[in-house]
Amino acid sequence: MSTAGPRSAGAAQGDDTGRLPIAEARQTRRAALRLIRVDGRAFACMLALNALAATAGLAAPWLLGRIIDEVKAGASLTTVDRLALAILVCAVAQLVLSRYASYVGHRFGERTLGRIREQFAERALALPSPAAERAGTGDLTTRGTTDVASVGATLRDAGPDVAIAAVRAVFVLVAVFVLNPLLGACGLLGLVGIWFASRWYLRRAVTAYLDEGAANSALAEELASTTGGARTMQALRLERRRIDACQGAIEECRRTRLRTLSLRSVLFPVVDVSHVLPVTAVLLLGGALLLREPSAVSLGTVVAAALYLTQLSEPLNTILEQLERLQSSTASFARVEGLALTSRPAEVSPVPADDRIEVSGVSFAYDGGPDVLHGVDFRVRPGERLAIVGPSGAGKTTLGRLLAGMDVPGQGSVTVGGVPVADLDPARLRERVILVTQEHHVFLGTVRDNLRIAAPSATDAELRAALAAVGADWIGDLADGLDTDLGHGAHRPDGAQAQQLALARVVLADPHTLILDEATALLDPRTARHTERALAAVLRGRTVIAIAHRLQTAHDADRVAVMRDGRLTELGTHDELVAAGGAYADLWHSWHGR
Ligand SMILES: Nc1ncnc2c1ncn2[C@@H]1O[C@H](COP(=O)(O)OP(=O)(O)OP(=O)(O)O)[C@@H](O)[C@H]1O
Repeated sequence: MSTAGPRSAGAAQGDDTGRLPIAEARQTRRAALRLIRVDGRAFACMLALNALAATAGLAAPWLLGRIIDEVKAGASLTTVDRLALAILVCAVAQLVLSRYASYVGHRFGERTLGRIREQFAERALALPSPAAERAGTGDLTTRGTTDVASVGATLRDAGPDVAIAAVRAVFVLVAVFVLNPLLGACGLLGLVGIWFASRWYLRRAVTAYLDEGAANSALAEELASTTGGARTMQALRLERRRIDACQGAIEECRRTRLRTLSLRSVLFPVVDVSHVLPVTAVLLLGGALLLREPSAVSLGTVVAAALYLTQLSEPLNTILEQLERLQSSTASFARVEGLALTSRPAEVSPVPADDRIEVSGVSFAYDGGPDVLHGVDFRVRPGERLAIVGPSGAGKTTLGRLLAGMDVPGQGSVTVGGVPVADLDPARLRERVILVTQEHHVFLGTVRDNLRIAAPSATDAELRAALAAVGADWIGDLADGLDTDLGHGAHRPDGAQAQQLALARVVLADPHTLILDEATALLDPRTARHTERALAAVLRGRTVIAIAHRLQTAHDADRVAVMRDGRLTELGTHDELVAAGGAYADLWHSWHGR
């Protein structure tokens, strides 16, 4: 596919609206070349077949010119028949070769589209969570559906068609030059109009199509949040505001579409007129030459040159008609490739020296707001169990996100084995640190599918052991056991069961550090204690940082960190803190009713 077309510098960095970045022209071009190189043989085969088809297509006008000259010279009927038969053979050869070329091209397109889809899924999953949260689902969904589909259509149809047409156009032009350089130059001059119109269009089209894509994403985002939060809107009587926001997004979509339409409405009429010009120019020049200097050119040559240039209109039309699609899918491809700019390349990911976690002078603010963490300092020894307690809004969850590498501190550092956690690539990070929150997604599929996400090669016995470790005894009551369909299937897990599945995944992933953010909050107190005890047994020898409201969790921990207003105010064992008589001691005594 075409990768032409610039994009304003800085697009790759995303923008401050939080939208995902868009690849620049150079990056898009490199990505397209990489995809071609992966399936280079099929691509080369498609080009070679096209070249052969174009060569076969060149024979007819030349042979027709020969027939005219032979008839003028008084040749026999047999000679004319032979030349006519040659035209037929070449036409059939061209048909067969170009059919095969487009078959090879379409297969290349399908395979490449498959690769783009796989890459997109991998990149979307590896997206750093702050980027995914800021971008919202609308942008990501539009890129994964509309944009990938647009690239797919180009690869399947427009790409191979344009490749065939481009090869044919070049061969036809070369053929006119070989026939007669003067007529060739004249024909080429006739194409100047198309060249200028295309350049004018190309300069504007990528930006216009990128704007259209962004407007589509924004509309999808507005519609998704309007339908998702419909009840809340109704309850708060905010419908009018949502309707206005949607209308604004629709208006922006309309404006960007009108812009691309106006570009097309200039390009196409210019092109239609420009097609006639080279043929007319060659006929006029050829006619003048025949009248004034008959030795310079034969009638057959002029006819053949005019026929060649008539042939040119078909491939040029194909190229120009598809230009719009190429531009729009180039913009789509730049948006799809933009995802690559958000993920860190695995090869530069450093390896932690050990499992020690160190938080040094950490301050953090959400999106340019005020600091919600101020100079937090502590170390967690491997195998230690640390509980973080504090009132609502103290910064416990924020600290948990920094420890899990989901956000990067504004100042200071959070390291594991000397390496900033946010610098670890997602796979390595998962081996080291996992954050378990109250949000648990149950994936469509069986219990086994849901668990193997964490450990693809785990045996059934290992899966059952992990479920037992988190107290998920209900699995034993399911008729199909690990084969039970979850979601739309036979069993719909409730909140507590979804949480146990998530915890079983953690057991299987086997990270050295686990950050529990109210991980057992949805379970009833008896089940919660059971699960916590089971987890403690499974995670013995591992580091556990538990963000908890329940003081029992703090009591069971090796040390307790007390947070208040974004600061670490106390740190020590339960007994030390109770003895110190500070905020923790007050909490503990009030919990015990003393
Ligand atoms: N996504 C966000 N954007 C902006 N501010 C945020 C965001 N998340 C949290 N905050 C703010 O950061 C501060 C710390 O919040 P945080 O959720 O970390 O506290 P917490 O101790 O975990 O509270 P809770 O126990 O209620 O979950 C609060 O002032 C909160 O309003």
